[in-house]
Amino acid sequence: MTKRIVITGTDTGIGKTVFSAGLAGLLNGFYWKPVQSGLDEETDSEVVARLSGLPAGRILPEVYRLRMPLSPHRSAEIDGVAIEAAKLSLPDLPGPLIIEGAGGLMVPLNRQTRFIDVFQEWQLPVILCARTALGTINHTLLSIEALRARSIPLIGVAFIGEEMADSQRTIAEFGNVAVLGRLPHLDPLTHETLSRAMSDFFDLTMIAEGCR
Ligand SMILES: Nc1ncnc2c1ncn2[C@@H]1O[C@H](COP(=O)(O)OP(=O)(O)OP(=O)(O)O)[C@@H](O)[C@H]1O
Ligand SMILES: C[C@H](N)[C@H](N)CCCCCC(=O)O
Ligand SMILES: [Mg+2]
Repeated sequence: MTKRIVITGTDTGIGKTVFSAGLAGLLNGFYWKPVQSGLDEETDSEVVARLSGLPAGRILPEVYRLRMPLSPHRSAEIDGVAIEAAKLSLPDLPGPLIIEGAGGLMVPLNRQTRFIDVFQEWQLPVILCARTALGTINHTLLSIEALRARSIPLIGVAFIGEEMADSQRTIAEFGNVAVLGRLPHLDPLTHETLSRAMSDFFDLTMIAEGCR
């Protein structure tokens, strides 16, 4: 069966797409952003196509493409679309699939369903992306608690940003969670710098074991 990994985060704009591009590239896999809100800027799928080094066919089409860069439930309402969780059915593919949510776990798809409800239904292993900057201890521990309360398998935390040794340690200890690595701020951010940083700073074996 296809290995599928859900990439979620403690918030929007913390680097899930950049991490997903790096991981999908490293695994030579596929990428899927089922719900994209915001179409005026480069979409997450376009970013992954640019940064992952994967051929275009490895980026699956979104199920919902919503115009406004808002929470999907609101963006859908503005577009006059009803997001149906049942339409987000998992594709079967001949390689690992990286699935990115939008924002954090409690982000609504409609007035009844949030991303975390869909993840609970899927029961796929999750990687939680978390910033290293101040504020992360609270956001990350809350997200871990929410995942565990729903028995959603958590592979571990992927930190993004400059090293904050004590925050990272505190999350690992209080969260009783594996730390998969830390992606530093990359300048320039290119396919080359990203794939190098992913191999240097992440332990693929740990990720592979977590999604067995
Ligand atoms: N490691 C990094 N080095 C440099 N820039 C980064 C890095 N990670 C993220 N960024 C930048 O930070 C911004 C937000 O990152 P990204 O789009 O990956 O966030 P996201 O968590 O996927 O957000 P969303 O909830 O909208 O999907 C982007 O401009 C991205 O290029
Ligand atoms: C538009 C943005 N870039 C994301 N795709 C959606 C983020 C939703 C966040 C909702 C919230 O937590 O308030
Ligand atoms: Mg993203």
